[in-house]
Amino acid sequence: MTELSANNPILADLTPEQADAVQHMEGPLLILAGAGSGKTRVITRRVAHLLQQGVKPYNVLAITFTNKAAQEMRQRIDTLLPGNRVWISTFHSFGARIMRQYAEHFDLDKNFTIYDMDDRLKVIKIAMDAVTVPGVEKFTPDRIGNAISRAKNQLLTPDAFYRQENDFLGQIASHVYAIYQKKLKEANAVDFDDLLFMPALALQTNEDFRNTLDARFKYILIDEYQDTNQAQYIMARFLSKASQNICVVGDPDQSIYKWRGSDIRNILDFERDFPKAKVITLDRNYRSTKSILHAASTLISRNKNRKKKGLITDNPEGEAVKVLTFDSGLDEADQIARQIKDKVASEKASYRDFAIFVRMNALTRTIESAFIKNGIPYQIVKGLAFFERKENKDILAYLRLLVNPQDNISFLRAVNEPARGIGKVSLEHLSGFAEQHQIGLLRAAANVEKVPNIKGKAAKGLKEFAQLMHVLREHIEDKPHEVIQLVLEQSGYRAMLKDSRDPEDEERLANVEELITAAMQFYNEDGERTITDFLEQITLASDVDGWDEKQDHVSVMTLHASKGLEFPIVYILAVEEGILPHERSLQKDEDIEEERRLAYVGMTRAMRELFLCNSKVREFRGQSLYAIPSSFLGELPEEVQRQDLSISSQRMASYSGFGTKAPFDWNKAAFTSSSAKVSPSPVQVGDTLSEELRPGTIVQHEGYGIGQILDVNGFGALRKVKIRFATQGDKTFVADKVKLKIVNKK
Ligand SMILES: Nc1ncnc2c1ncn2[C@@H]1O[C@H](COP(=O)(O)OP(=O)(O)OP(=O)(O)O)[C@@H](O)[C@H]1O
Ligand SMILES: [Mg+2]
Repeated sequence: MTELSANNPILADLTPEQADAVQHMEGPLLILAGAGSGKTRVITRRVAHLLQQGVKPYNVLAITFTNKAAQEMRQRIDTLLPGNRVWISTFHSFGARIMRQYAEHFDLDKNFTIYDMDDRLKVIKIAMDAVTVPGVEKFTPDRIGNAISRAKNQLLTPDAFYRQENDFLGQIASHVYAIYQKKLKEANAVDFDDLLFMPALALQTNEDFRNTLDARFKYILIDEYQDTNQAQYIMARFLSKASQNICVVGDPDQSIYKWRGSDIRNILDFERDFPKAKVITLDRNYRSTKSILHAASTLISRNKNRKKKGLITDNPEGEAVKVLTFDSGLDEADQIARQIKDKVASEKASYRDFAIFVRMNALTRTIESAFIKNGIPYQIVKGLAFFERKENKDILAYLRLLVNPQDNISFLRAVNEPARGIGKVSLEHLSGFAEQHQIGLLRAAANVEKVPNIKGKAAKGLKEFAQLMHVLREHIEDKPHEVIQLVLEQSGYRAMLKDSRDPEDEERLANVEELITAAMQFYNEDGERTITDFLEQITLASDVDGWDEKQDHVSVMTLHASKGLEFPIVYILAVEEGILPHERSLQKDEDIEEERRLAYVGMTRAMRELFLCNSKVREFRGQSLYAIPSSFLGELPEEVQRQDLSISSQRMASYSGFGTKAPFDWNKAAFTSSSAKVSPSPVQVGDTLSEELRPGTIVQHEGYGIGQILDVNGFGALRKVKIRFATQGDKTFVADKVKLKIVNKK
């Protein structure tokens, strides 16, 4: 450490490599480093250091993966250098902000609405109804929507998509895409993908626009760069085209969003894109014990398609990583809850030290019940469910329509809540009129007397609604919570809930009142925030943004949401074949590798203790199934302790479903309970040769799905193989005839 760093908090507690990265000023910089090596710390300090060196806050842009991470980084920088307002945001929030600021470049009104996944689906359906190409009915709106989303991520306009795509779905989707964009435009709305797609395309093709942003953003810093998609990549490249001051940090072993379009090549090709790039690697982990780090590193080393890198730690050896096996998911939840309770009772830990990770959200239910039963405070970190409630969505629709009177989707939601006697047919007439005159539905409603075929109650209702919105619009600059208060009052929404005799409406009323509180808190954090900011924050929130780390509770979340975080004690549930790795991934090596990275991300969140759990029977999706331990558990190092906490075979035999059959020999399964038998070859998927059929091998059958070989006997044409399938029980096949794919060799 230099003289300077001793006195400078920005350079304090950094290794020489980290300090080097922090102090690097001009030119491209790539920090390629493993989990917990201080990448995020380096980015944070680097921003502070740039400011300390006299770079104007206005010229710096730092990109994080979640809003939560942005907020945290902002706070850290504020502690180091109080009062600096640097632009720190996710790619999506960044896109939204520049699109509002430079709305003229995007042919949008700056009050545009950001449509969420629900709204998007509604517009897709409208577009599918309007399109005239034959065959559109063969696809679900979801599939068409995904195809359009992929096109946007690759920066393809409807025309370009049409020219490039030659499969049937692509052709159909390209037609829907064109109409979908037109509908969005009419509503002055964009979808999530547009927040990346539009700025990226503008940066790439519009020299003027690029020059404007060039002059503004002189230093770009991006965390979690391994999970950028094509549109984000183009944004990053073109934003730094002139200055070349781009600093990206990431860990290719933690790339877990391929399914959402992320491309690991973006980080691997950085040196090709920026030949003058300085590359710094950080090889010391500051987060985890040696045991945890070794277990995680051993697992990830099974990935073939990766750059090898060593990661060491000076932290103590710590407790051994444990693989815990339970009888059932219920037992798993119960025993974990009790372990947590005991540790807290003996003052070895607080609730906030614990995190539970799952591969999919559906797996949280059982642990939730166990926590409730045991009186353990917890939070399921999953989106902002509060804002997803019907009543809150209704009120938010009013707000959206106030901000953007062209927002037809919000109009349709708000217009009959509370009921104003406006039927479906009247709305169809209104839509026809709006279309014909190229105006929004709200404007059409204001002119309802000119619309043929709408009479009586419906006409009156529409007129009144239009007038209400007109009056409310005068308050649009008011504080967000005051506007909500007015909407509730004047729309009759509050009265509707108050007068109702339905007991659920009482709760709904409490929820909309709580919405006022949420808006007030939001405003109080920064007195300049508007209704638009409030709506945007809600729409762009990711799962982890709703997480309140200040509370003393156990955090429960998906492995995907755990990215970037750290906890003293981590439990990963249901580490079972078909769950982690996910059954969808088993066909392709590259998909299994992504699942292994996901497991790696989860494991490397743990600081002191790590538990990988599996159960013999898993109650999941309405069924009780035999569960097969994940092949990943067989890939862990010897020192990992395996504890079978199930009440062994006698009790197993009495389990319904097991009947009188001999209990499953778990010692023949993917690993034994006493020692870790690493499978001789890494996970492989391929066609079976009959001599590869051995007890313990995990296979996939076309009709029956995933299973594990129990027994092989006989010779030649009489050779038989008995397989226990996760969903279908035991089956016996003639070895020569059955078509199997090997998932994991024994
Ligand atoms: N030089 C250091 N001295 C002490 N602690 C450090 C040092 N560098 C980082 N840390 C601590 O190590 C932990 C991991 O750091 P950080 O989150 O920045 O790592 P990361 O590389 O971003 O991890 P991930 O890959 O999970 O995103 C944090 O608690 C951080 O404060
Ligand atoms: Mg990080």
